[in-house]
Amino acid sequence: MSVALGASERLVVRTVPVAGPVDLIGRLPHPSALAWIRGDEGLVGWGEAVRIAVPGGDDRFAWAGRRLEAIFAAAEVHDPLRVPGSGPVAFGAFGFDAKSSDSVLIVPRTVLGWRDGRAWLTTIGEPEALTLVRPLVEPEGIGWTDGTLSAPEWGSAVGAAVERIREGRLGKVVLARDLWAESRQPLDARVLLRRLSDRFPACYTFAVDGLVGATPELLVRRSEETIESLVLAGTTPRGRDAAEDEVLADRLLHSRKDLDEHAYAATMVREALTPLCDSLDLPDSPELLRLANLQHLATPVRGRLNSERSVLDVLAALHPTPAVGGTPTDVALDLIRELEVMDRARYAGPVGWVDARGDGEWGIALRCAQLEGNRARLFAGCGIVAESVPEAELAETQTKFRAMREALEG
Ligand SMILES: C=C(O[C@@H]1C=C(C(=O)O)C=C[C@H]1O)C(=O)O
Repeated sequence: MSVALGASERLVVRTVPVAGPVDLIGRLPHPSALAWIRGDEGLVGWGEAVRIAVPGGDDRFAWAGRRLEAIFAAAEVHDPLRVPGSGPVAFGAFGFDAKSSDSVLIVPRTVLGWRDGRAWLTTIGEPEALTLVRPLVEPEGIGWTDGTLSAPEWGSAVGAAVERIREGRLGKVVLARDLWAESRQPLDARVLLRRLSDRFPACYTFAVDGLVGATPELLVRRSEETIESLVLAGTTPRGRDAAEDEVLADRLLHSRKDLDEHAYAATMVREALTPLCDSLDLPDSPELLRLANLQHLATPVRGRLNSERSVLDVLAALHPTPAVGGTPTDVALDLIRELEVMDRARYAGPVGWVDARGDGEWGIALRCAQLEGNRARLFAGCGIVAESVPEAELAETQTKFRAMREALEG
């Protein structure tokens, strides 16, 4: 852990109401942006008061929660608003794999929030006398190179997964691939955030430590004792017109393959949340979620926690769901390591924010890229079941890559 303000220093945190509406992305002063935005609402942050590098291990969410609780408990907090996201907040991204050393929590020096007609500004320590505003840098001359596996190699991996499933070793596995982009300019998260949030207003557009994307999948939102989630699995493209859209949607809603793929994820979420809740509303059949480029089967979930638990405790119970892992989880995770070959890093891990009351919102890091200077590593994956066809899954990854591709290419 590093405390930028000095290890022994106690955080002094002040939240004040400010005039809204606020253009959250427009207020980010430099490319090292922290953001969690849906429509025009959400939180952005900049500067680092505290950075916690979370070590790998099965108890990493609990470990991170204890560290954060100690820091927040010691802080002097002035927060007259006391709404989710006011007071001190940590943005975070966890590696997909429990052993990953890529997990990080960052408590920004400044947070700007805007939700339900209310705007607020939270600062930690003395206000910076001067915040240097760096001009936006657009990506330029993007070039593309294969990731760990070429498209045909990845198609063969899908074929191998289908065989294992047909042998009865598992029901579902999610296989992903990566792709590299390189710009002539250093990549600026703010430019990508703006493009993604304009194109995908229903998604959660995020930036945490260079991980930038727009995910449709809400892993969990906690507001006091209420938790919500949106389980996604089962995908089809958008049609070229309204009529084709309807045909594709209708096919998806009745596709045995997609309904099975979805049921694995919804069932696991039900099983994981039931012991944590005294009421849980999870419909038996999915509905349709339409995005700019894709349509998904979606199950909205709502529950009431039966005891005091932070949003990080709920993450620990849910991650990895079969929307990004598979069923049974352990068999699927082994197969992912064997067939994908690559390190997923933070792709498909939880990304979001948590406040000092344990409220917060976390999505699954999908439709995203990890920025590294001029380069970006993009990721996309698909649920594979017994009836999956490699060519169709490859086409689905191309469509899923498109969100970040187009954000990079303008
Ligand atoms: C794995 C991804 O998406 C997940 C897989 C889906 C599917 O296979 O139908 C749908 C939504 C997500 O849960 C991804 O976008 O990379």
